[in-house]
Amino acid sequence: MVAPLCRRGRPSMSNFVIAPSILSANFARLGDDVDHVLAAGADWVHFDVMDNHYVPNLTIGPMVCHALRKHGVTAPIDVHLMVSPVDRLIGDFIEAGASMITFHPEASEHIDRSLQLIKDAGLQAGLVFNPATPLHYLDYVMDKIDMILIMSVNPGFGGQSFLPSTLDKLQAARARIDASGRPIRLEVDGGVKVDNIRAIAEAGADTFVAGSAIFNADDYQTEIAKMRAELALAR
Ligand SMILES: O=C(CO)[C@@H](O)[C@H](O)COP(=O)(O)O
Repeated sequence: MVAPLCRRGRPSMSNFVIAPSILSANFARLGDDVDHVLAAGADWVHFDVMDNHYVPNLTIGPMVCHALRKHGVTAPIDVHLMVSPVDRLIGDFIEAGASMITFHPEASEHIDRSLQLIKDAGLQAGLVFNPATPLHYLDYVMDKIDMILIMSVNPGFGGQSFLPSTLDKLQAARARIDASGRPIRLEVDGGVKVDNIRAIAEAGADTFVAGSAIFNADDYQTEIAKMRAELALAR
């Protein structure tokens, strides 16, 4: 069971979630690397699924998610589908042990149906917005959304720079969440680092995906602690 954001308005320290993207982990020893990052203080595992069709890269699928569960990972696994079509993979990830599934609305044949497939299985569901994708896809599905993921880079690769226009978009998404009155998480993904995480939180994000910043650090624990120290300063 994954805790939702418990109260309306600006997130508080206790609600901040750090979700390392395993796109930047060592795939040759993935289970151990995931254990290591969770022991270092990460909250969730962010699981990037790319199909070389919707995005120009190819990564991992349900078998790897299942293997992480078999390995003993009990933390929430946050599956980000960068695939088209979407629905065929939803059932496989439900079986594989995903905790929440997000997908790109423009990649889904029927957004409402994709969300419902996820919700019917008791998982948390969300939509992902590329830098140039408008938020209006949320208009008629806010009641089915547990998480909004704002991409702060164009999807496909780790190690890109954070796009500054994301801050305005996060504020707009935060306003929609507050207006809905629902406990919806606001996640951000791409170029998140110690030196920008505070500004990103102040724009309204409560859930932070960071790949290269954590997995390329000499010491995961120190890097995550530095991020939390910055988050503690967010107003
Ligand atoms: O989904 C993606 C990229 O498409 C991300 O999850 C990246 O993997 C984040 O990596 P960094 O920008 O933090 O290195």
